[in-house]
Amino acid sequence: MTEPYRSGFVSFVGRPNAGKSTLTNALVGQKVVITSDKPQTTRTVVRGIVNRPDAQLILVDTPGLHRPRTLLGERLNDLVKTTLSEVDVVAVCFPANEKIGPGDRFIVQEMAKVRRTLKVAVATKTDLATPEQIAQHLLDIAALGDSTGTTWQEVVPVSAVSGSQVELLAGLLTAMLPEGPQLYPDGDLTDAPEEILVAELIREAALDGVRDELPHSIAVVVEEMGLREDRPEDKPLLDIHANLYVERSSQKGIVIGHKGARLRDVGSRARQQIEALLGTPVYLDLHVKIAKDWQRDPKQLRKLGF
Ligand SMILES: Nc1nc2c(ncn2[C@@H]2O[C@H](COP(=O)(O)OP(=O)(O)OP(=O)(O)O)[C@@H](O)[C@H]2O)c(=O)[nH]1
Repeated sequence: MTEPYRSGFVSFVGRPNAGKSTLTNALVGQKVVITSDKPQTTRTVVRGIVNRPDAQLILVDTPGLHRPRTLLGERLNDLVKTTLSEVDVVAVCFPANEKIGPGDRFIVQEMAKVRRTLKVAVATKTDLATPEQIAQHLLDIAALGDSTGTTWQEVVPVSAVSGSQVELLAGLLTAMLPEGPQLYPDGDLTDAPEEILVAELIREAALDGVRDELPHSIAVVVEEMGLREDRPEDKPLLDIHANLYVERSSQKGIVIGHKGARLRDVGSRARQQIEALLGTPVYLDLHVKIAKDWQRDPKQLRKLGF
């Protein structure tokens, strides 16, 4: 007898920088979610889709779960909790090169409130830890499960960077999904609007190399995106007009750089990433604007898509 086809939703959670986005990309096999060495850069719920002969896994990448600090933080946490109650499996990521801490405990406690959803523990970044560290890490994860009343269906060590155990994880997650039809057409890797992916790539380029106080203050909105008219068919050009919002004029200076050098560099790196994603040459028109204290202003948050 052949196995039934399965489909469903899996959400990766974990503290900032736990490796959720990188693992999503490794499972999907293509870059669909931005990654960054700065914590909490993922704001949009972007889904990666893993197409297998026996299943379709839809990965929902959630922002780092954390205690609310600003209005933005509260919205993120609402988003995270709603997401968790709607998925079939939640996979909690614990980086193997770092000790389990209060942040991890907070997340597992929050998750324990979402009873219906199956829970899996993933020890990420195993390429950065020794076998002894990994063994201890797995014991610590089991103990955290016990002390919070969480049943781990599986505890899986993986490295998204070396690829070790990524396939195994995909198989284990598949087995936990309900029987169901294919939910997205073949070849779809994500259902996020292209504008959102493009905005995230620009934000990623803008965050690269900036100091720690900036990341929360940057938002990117793609105002217009379309193929330029009057181009020969074999030489298309995609015009993208985007605004990069900061909160203060001092930040505007940082982003733009001396004589505009930094902004030019951000634009050119973002353009290359967008071209790689969409497969079309791109003309990127990028402007920096100030939206004063946008993180604390509900009206501005809505305008910026939160
Ligand atoms: N060596 C190694 N580095 C990894 C691995 N997975 C992720 N990283 C790195 O860890 C950092 C954080 O990874 P992300 O995937 O952005 O983490 P995240 O959990 O999505 O982060 P937030 O969006 O802040 O919640 C990046 O610099 C990654 O390159 C891994 O398996 N091995």
